[in-house]
Amino acid sequence: MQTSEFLVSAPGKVILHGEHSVVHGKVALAVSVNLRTHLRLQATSSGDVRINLPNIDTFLSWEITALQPLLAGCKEQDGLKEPDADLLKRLREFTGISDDSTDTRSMAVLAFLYMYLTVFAGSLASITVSVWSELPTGAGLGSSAAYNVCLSAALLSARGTISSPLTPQLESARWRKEELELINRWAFMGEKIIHGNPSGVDNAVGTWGGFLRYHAGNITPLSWVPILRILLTNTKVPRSTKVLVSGVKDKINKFPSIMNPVLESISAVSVTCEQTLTEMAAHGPSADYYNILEELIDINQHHLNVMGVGHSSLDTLCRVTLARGLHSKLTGAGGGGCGITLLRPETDTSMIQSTIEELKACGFDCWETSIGAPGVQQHSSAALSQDILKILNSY
Ligand SMILES: Nc1ncnc2c1ncn2[C@@H]1O[C@H](COP(=O)(O)OP(=O)(O)OP(=O)(O)O)[C@@H](O)[C@H]1O
Ligand SMILES: C[C@@](O)(CCO)CC(=O)[O-]
Ligand SMILES: [Mg+2]
Repeated sequence: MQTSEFLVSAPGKVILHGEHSVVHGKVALAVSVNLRTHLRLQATSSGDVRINLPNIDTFLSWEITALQPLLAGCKEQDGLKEPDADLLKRLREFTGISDDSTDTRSMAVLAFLYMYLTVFAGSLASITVSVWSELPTGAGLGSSAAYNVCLSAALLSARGTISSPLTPQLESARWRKEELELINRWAFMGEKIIHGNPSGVDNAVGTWGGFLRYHAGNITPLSWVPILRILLTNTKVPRSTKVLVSGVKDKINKFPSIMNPVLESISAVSVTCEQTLTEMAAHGPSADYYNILEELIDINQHHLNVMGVGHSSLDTLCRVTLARGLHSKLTGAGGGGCGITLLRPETDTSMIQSTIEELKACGFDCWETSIGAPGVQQHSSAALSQDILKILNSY
């Protein structure tokens, strides 16, 4: 390893429209948010691999000599299509993590060990990885994808598979397009381990940043969209994306003739939203356009309830905001977690403040977010705040 320390970060995301239906090949619109996951990788000489995950109170280490035998008989990664089932099985046995586990710590450890072993397969290196995130864990803002994108970028750079784009003159830097594609593909592997059946939209936003249209693996950046103001509410109701995604699949299998038209309709909502945003960018963001965006939010929220991924806490969010003329929907996998509320340009500050207060009184966290943050980056320590450095350096 040429460099002894790597600092990287990746953003979380909100899905405007298309969660769940995107898993079944439909269109989704998603945008990065200004909350990031930060990772520090250090080369060490301890002969151990160590992971520190303070958000989930997990601090573990393994001797390299104990990990090495897990790689016996491993094939070359088959074009990074599917995780190696044999290696995963051995890893589950080694860590004592069962097949049906959705436990936060188990999933984070499994994704880390899998990515570490496959990236460093030829020569396992002694490293310490510390991750700390500003994103709520498991709340619909793409915390798993930001985690996987950071792991992928740092491990691939440390291994020398991709470059280390930071030069002494820069505080932050991004990789070349082909390298970002590789980061995204490895992060998708991590998502497969955590989610079971991810669409790839979340890791695409974590890698590329900005506003994206995602359709069956095709990523189209939308650079011309108008600036939208969004209120984010975390209901703090815990949920697992893996469980919710598999519940939707069961429903589609049980009632295909009922559920497939719902998926089609959600796709049409995404397409209509994209058209509306294009027209807003060209003609100015008039009230008529906002009325359309609000109706699309309401339609999609009803569809998501039909798919079984609503929650009474999200109903409360919709009711409280609608009483003030504001429209909300869940974002991400639903079942609790976060919702978004569209703010109109004329929505006045005191009304936003009173909405936030009322949502907080319901036990929720609520704040106005800024969207369109950059994708994965490598940083010098000068680029990071003292608070973040203190956390990452304390292990
Ligand atoms: N900061 C973190 N440290 C360690 N593990 C994390 C961290 N953030 C996320 N994870 C892993 O990701 C899992 C959460 O992923 P999950 O997909 O269920 O939620 P999400 O990504 O926040 O929401 P969504 O997928 O709906 O956007 C956690 O259980 C944990 O394994
Ligand atoms: C629910 C889902 O559509 C979005 C989770 O943020 C799952 C996925 O796309 O992988
Ligand atoms: Mg996730």
